[in-house]
Amino acid sequence: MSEIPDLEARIEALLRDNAADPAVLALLQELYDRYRTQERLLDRLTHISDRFQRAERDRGQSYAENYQRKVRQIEKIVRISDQYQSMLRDLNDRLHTISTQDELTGLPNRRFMQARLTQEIAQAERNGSDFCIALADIDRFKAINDSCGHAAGDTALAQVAEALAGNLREYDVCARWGGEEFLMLFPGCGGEAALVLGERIRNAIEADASRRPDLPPITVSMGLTQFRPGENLDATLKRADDALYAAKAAGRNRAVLA
Ligand SMILES: Nc1nc2c(ncn2[C@@H]2O[C@H](COP(=O)(O)OP(=O)(O)OP(=O)(O)O)[C@@H](O)[C@H]2O)c(=O)[nH]1
Repeated sequence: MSEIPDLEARIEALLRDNAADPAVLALLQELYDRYRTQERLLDRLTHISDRFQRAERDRGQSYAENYQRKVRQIEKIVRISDQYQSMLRDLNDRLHTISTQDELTGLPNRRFMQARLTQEIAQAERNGSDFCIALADIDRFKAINDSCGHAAGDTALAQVAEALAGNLREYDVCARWGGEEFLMLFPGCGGEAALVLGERIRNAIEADASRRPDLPPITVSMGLTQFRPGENLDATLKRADDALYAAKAAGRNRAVLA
């Protein structure tokens, strides 16, 4: 390669000095000019090719950067969507809890129990299975509120709820039905067995409250009844309510089976 500039120098010198035959010189000049033109052309092509390669490399890099940016954006969107979904799940859980649970006692609320009883009736009608309900009402609760204060009344309600829930069988359900009333469901249970269960629960409530020095004595009255096939929920509830009334009328702190 190093010989070419030397050859060029010699040809240029020859052309400059006009030392050779003019015809040969003219041909040489023409050849030399062509050579120089080709060389410039080659230079330009090389230059264009370099620029093209650089542009391609730059474009490749910006594609890669763009791709990475998009991947990061998508990852961020996925993270946000995950957080949003888990927030929605929590909200849903919370909504479900609020709509089915009593805030003060933590027991299922009236709405939950009504739905549960409707299910139980459907099942009893289908299978001929037995179930009983028990309506429990705290005795002279107004007096507890009046003498000890509303907050103590709330504590008494929570205490009764705990004693109720703690003395049920696994498949029994107890809900706060209203103010100082609780409704229990004993699936697969006939009237006599329910009465034994009710008495056990009633005694447990009295015993538990007596162990609380911060609470006045607490007792409950209870009305129980067995579901009768063909009747609706209101009829069963009415019978339990009547039995509760009878328990109150008979002196309270007792369970009556309708
Ligand atoms: N602290 C408190 N009191 C409540 C709540 N819900 C209802 N009560 C009260 O419960 C009392 C119920 O009183 P009554 O219906 O007269 O019945 P009672 O005093 O229990 O008498 P008997 O049922 O006849 O034994 C009322 O004073 C209500 O204000 C509650 O969530 N918290």
